[in-house]
Amino acid sequence: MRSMVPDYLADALADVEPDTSGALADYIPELAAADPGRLGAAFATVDGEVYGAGDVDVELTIQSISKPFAYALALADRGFDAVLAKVGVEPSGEAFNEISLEPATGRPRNPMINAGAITTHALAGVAGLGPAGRVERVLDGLSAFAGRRLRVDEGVCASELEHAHRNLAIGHLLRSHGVLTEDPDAVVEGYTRQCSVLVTTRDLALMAATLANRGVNPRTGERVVPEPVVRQVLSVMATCGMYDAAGDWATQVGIPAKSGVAGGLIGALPGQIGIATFSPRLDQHGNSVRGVSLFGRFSADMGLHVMEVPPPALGVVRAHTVVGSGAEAVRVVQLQGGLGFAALERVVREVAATDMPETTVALDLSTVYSVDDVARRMLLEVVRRLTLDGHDVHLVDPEVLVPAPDPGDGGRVTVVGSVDDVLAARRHRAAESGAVR
Ligand SMILES: NC(=O)CC[C@H](N)C(=O)O
Repeated sequence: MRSMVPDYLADALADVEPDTSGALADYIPELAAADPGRLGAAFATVDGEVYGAGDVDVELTIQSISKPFAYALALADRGFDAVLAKVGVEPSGEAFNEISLEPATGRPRNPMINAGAITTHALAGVAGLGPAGRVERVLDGLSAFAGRRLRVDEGVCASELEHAHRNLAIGHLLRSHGVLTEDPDAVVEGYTRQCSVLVTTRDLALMAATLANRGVNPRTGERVVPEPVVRQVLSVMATCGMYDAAGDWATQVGIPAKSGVAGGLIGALPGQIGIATFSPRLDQHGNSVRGVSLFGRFSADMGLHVMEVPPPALGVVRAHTVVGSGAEAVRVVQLQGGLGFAALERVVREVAATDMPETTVALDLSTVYSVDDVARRMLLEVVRRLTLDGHDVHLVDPEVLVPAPDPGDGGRVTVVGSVDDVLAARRHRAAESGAVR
């Protein structure tokens, strides 16, 4: 069988292709010379599969799509406190190049607008790194997100620098407020180099997939930034990534996203997929017209809205049975799916409401695929309370989802590989004690 995913992508591109509305960014002369007809889309899964259709291997400059990644690097390099002291996380509801600073502190409102991104660039790398070292750090970091060595388009960079009056003004304003503490011209130049990094739509999808995959590049396996950093970055993308269109985007598309003026657009759906599109004509917000349409379609067709999640908790108790009879009877509670707080709450409620005359209880995880930290703690507390109630508790955990379980104070648990092991042990004990036969 041939996968339908590339066909789906090609169909989606064909649908939006006739839309030639919008205009190329013209404040950077090199971008005004781009081919406006380019169109591409790629999906990268969190296990590293990349699907693409259209111009997915054509290079474009990353522009503002570099902002969330540079923010991630700054957070990883300097820590949350140092970065938050200089750049806020409030949506500005304003255009990307708006001079949007908090009146009291002069702090840029968020890292997705230029004021915040210029400041963020200055926070990449260890403190005291010079302008060149910082650009190196950012280039290395962006490359790690993409999983291949990236380079700067010197032509686009020079073109933007010649017309960077507004960003330079923002830089000097930041310097006057003491948000920047060094030569603002050098910082703006570094930021402009960061924006001029060349990527393909395929690269962008993988960079987004690295965010979707909790900071680990799904192709290279490299952990690029720690998990808490990714959570912070995705939250800021969700609230501020689309500038003054962020609210419409959050409700209608619902995928943490970031756009760039060269026509790129990325979205990262946590745990699922990285998406990228490329089409250079922009709407009045500076977002790619056909990219926005494609994302709307992807979200609707595939249920990719972050607020749309599968109902994990309802089916968590797959079966609740008593196997065997008399002294050999074993109560088996078989769980399934991915276990988090809501799932465990259902398990706790069901176990608490059940009368259990059987001494032996087996909690069967053989059809569970993940147990998060709170679920693990709640599960162990179930074990402890059952022990205190006089039960002999077994954890059926063939995949070792709960390594070295320690139910704590008064709790005891026997880990086995299958329910059959529990039954065999029970029979053995029943025979030994002479209770049966
Ligand atoms: N929205 C964007 O992509 C803007 C990036 C561009 N380099 C700028 O700073 O103006």
